[in-house]
Amino acid sequence: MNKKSIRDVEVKGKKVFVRVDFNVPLNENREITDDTRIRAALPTIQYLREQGAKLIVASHLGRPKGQFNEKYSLKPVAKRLAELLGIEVKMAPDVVGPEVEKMAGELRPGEVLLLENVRFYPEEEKNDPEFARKLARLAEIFVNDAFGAAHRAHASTAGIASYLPAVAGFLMEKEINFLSRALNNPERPFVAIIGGAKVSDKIGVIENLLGKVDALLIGGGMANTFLKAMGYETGKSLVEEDKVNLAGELMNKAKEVGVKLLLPSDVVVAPRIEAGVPSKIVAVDSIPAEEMALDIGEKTAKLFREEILKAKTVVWNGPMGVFEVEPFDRGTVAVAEAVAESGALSVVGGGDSVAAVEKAGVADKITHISTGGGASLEFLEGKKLPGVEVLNDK
Ligand SMILES: Nc1ncnc2c1ncn2[C@@H]1O[C@H](COP(=O)(O)OP(=O)(O)OP(=O)(O)O)[C@@H](O)[C@H]1O
Ligand SMILES: O=C(O)[C@H](O)COP(=O)(O)O
Ligand SMILES: [Mg+2]
Repeated sequence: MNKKSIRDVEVKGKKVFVRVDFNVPLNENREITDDTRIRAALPTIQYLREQGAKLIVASHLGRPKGQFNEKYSLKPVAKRLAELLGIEVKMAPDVVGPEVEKMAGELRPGEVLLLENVRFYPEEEKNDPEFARKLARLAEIFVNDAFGAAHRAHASTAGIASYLPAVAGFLMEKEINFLSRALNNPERPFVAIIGGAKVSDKIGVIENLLGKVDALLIGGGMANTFLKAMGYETGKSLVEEDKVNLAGELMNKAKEVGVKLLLPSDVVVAPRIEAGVPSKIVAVDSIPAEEMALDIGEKTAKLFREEILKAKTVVWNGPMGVFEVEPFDRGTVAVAEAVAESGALSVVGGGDSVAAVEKAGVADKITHISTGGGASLEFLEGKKLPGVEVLNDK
């Protein structure tokens, strides 16, 4: 990477603003169900502490839509970070403002202050320059270690770099180095698996992926929009209505360029997302009007498995179903097991996807667990990531 890293700057005694991606999955009791993203940032945090920096750590969590909301507070993350570091982590009550500036000013070398969720302010996602300046006022150096959010041009991932020396953290470096090596010249067959819930965010990625992969397997919430485009009834399933046409075009394009596009032939349906709720497997032409498709069915899982076992390179983002709630985890677990057994070079990325491979117990069989979901997909597409572009060149 031709960008400066934390090794290239003197941080001793300085206040350092470290943007991380601590957007971890939480359960309904706001307990962290997978702390991969927190652990992944520890090398940067520990290095900066050892070098005598004062750390102001910032992240988003979920999508609170620019409002304070306790449900999206980073407090549970502060607690886990403190446990992992074995030190006290001070929790700021806010993101910017006099009180936070005071807390930052009182930090001693090696101490860590975690700011509240940067997305409690609408200015964050708007990349508002005034807000970025307020963030910058807290520190003397900006370190971006939030690879998972590097595809976002927000105030704390990009804007702030206009006001401070800006360098990459170790995780950012490691992700970029690995993904460029693995995906520049992939061994074939190259199979991508896309699922999850961020349909409008990620459906556009598919177009570019069609130029890179040999086969594309689509499951999870993403699949429903395609099923709708094929003319099937999707009941109460998660469907992105204004992307249905695009889904149709993508299917045509896949045919034109000769990429195998596999969609579910059967799905698991249930009336609501609730553990133990009665569910059944139906063919995709028989989704009941009052129910939701919440997982790929057994036949689909088997078909996907066969395709995955042929692959030499696999990239996966987005679970095949609502894997957090049983029994809707089966399709995701089956795919995770197939990826693990394939022996292919495998990259699994995304907050929930990584939680899913951990849950399936196959994480140690994945070549690279990436902290980025959307970010790794955009990187794979060849797009420039704003959170990397803004960093100072070497
Ligand atoms: N059929 C479905 N209907 C509704 N939600 C689904 C369905 N399939 C999967 N999901 C949900 O998708 C969510 C994960 O999708 P998401 O796109 O956030 O993946 P990710 O791996 O976390 O990537 P990123 O890091 O980009 O967020 C999970 O919470 C899961 O319950
Ligand atoms: O989970 C992710 O992919 C990152 O944390 C980015 O979150 P976002 O899609 O809400 O910007
Ligand atoms: Mg997610």
